[in-house]
Amino acid sequence: MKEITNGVFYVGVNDRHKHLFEGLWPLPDGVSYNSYIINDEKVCLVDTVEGDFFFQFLENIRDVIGDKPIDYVVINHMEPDHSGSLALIKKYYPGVQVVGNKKTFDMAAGFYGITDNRVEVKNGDTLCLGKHTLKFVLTPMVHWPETMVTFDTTSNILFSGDAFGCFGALNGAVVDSDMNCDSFWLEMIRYYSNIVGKYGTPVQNALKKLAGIQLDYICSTHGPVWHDNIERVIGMYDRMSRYETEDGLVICYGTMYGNTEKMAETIARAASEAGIRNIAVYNVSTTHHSYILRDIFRYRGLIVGAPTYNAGLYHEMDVLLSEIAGRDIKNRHYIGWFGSYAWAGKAAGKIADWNEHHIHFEPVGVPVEMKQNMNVDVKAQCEALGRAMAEKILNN
Ligand SMILES: Cc1cc2nc3c(=O)[nH]c(=O)nc-3n(C[C@H](O)[C@H](O)[C@H](O)COP(=O)(O)O)c2cc1C
Repeated sequence: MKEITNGVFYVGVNDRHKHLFEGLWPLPDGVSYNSYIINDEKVCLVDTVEGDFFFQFLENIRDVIGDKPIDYVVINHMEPDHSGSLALIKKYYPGVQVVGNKKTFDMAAGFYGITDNRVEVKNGDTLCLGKHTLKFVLTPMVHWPETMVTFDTTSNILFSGDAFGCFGALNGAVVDSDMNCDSFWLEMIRYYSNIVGKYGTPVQNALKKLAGIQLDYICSTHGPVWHDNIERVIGMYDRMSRYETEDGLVICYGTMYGNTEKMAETIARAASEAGIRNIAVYNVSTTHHSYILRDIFRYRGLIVGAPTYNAGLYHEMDVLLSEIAGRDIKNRHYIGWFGSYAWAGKAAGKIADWNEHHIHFEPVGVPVEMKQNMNVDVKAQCEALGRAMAEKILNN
């Protein structure tokens, strides 16, 4: 097993079987469930892995500690992809003490019936393992109420739970210094925007608690261990949790027969000619909304459009708009919209309602409504919308 540093080992597993994380988010490159063991006078496991992978996990643990018992298992986060092996760990290591906070134990009792051998910690409490001393920092709502992080004050390692994690299985190497990390950056944004994205303020609070602490390693529960890129990943989390954006535009549309799509293409061309370099155009029916949300977190401008469908909005666009609304995105974001219809247009008005009541982005340009097919007037209106958005993005 890979030693990260100073008696701290990686004992996590890769999942290249699951198609959808949480039943929602595609995993084209798999995902890792990271767990770590500190092999000190007292042996301490930090987080576990999803239950399906328990026997691989047990082998990884035995590779490091042989027949030694585990004294403690720290549970930073109760989501079952990390706590799912807890009950089995207790069975195989009956003397193990579970370390968590009050809210951890409420969930451990409910999910797994665990009520004994518990060490309850509060914010700032420490636990000495011999050479290593652990300090616990509570980070509620990053992204569940019981979440905490554990800091190894001896080796300057932050066991960060889901924070700083990303999709993508580990391809051999564990620590970023031993791999090409290029494939992980966009996946970190997709992970953050879809799973943690609603909780910008708690993430900011957590970052404040960690400010000033010397970190040599960040060991999260998904993706690489960060060593060379610590500044970069903290900077990414800081910017994402402030909902900071770059110059760029997401145009997404629904279409059945291609007419609404022509509007999207026209808007994109006009925005490009007006100087926007980052433009991502998506058909909501063929690109999973997790990728579209990722780019909405990155780019300042958003233009959405869809056909009228049974006197309402084309369903796939409704899904995307509800996902955007559910992320409570603050800070500068601009929105424009367009709709199509054959006899009585409703789509554009429905998008306007979503924005007014739930999304709250700043409207830009004049919404375009198209009856049946593109004509000279509609083309000019689409171009005007693309240009108006481009000007807004470039001047703000
Ligand atoms: C099942 C279905 C329901 C529709 N419902 C409406 C409607 O309620 N009102 C309307 O004006 N047009 C309705 N339309 C027509 C479409 O909104 C219109 O044809 C539009 O141009 C389709 O855009 P597209 O070519 O991008 O798919 C409906 C079309 C379909 C296939």
